[in-house]
Amino acid sequence: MASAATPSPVLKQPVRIACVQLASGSDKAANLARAAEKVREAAAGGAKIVVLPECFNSPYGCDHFPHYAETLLPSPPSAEDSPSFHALAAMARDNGVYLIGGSIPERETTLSQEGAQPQTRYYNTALIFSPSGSLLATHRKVHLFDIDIPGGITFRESDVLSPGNKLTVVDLPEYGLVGIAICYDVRFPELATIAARKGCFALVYPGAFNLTTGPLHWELLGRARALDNQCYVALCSPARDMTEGVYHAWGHSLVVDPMAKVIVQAGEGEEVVFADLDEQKIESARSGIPLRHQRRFDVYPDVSQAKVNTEKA
Ligand SMILES: NC(=O)CCC(=O)C(=O)O
Repeated sequence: MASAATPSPVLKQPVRIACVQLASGSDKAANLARAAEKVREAAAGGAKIVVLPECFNSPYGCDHFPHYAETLLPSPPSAEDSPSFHALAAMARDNGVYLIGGSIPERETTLSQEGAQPQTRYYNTALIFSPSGSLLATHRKVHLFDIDIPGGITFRESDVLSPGNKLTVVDLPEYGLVGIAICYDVRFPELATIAARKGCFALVYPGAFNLTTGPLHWELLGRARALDNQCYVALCSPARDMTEGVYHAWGHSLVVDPMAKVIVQAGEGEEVVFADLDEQKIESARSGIPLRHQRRFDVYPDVSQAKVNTEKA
């Protein structure tokens, strides 16, 4: 029985996770069909948690978001309003896996005041499904990707998208808690630290880094979040396609262990990568380097104790 000296496990039993580094293009129906094929392959390889990339159902770009956006509310949305919602639910159910369904552009239309013009907002939204195909959670990207690196890349998601305003921690009952965020969110350690201190065994980020920042920061950020929090981290990218569009994804989907060692890393093309996660790895990282008992909340505040918004989006 767990005592103060024996912390209760954050990962209840070993589990295999797969990141599907998907090649998607401009045909949404083809992207959904390809994702279904690859989720099947991941499940056949023994994965019980499967991750898809950011914006897996569309090309990634501000010009594309409104065109590919789907309405998710009211829940469950109709197949016409959100083919991706229904396709993801079926992928999870048909394969009996937890599906962290990358992200899709989401459209939300609201009437702010009686008689006012409807207002449409777009979000970059992850949908997480249970093995029975029910929606467990949604995460709207909190930190929008607005950067300007001369000679490198300029991108302004905020020209089109609105930010989400909550932290997302999902309970997978057989395994434990997982923190979900999207791509640029990985640069903000607070989000990760709060999720980890709420008891997550893994932090999962569907992402789509680019050819300027990818080589410098992608693996570094994955390893940094694992190192800070002594838990598993998974980053899942689209495959790189130099023939389509103007945004070329870095690829290199990876899973990092709680000692910040890369367990597996994809190349640039379409690929499914697998990693086996277990509690022992988390516990040995935490007992060997006992950060959890060494924090100095008399010197700095405990961000995980601050009022955190975990309400449904
Ligand atoms: N889709 C994104 O949020 C890209 C983030 C990125 O490339 C970065 O450097 O950060």
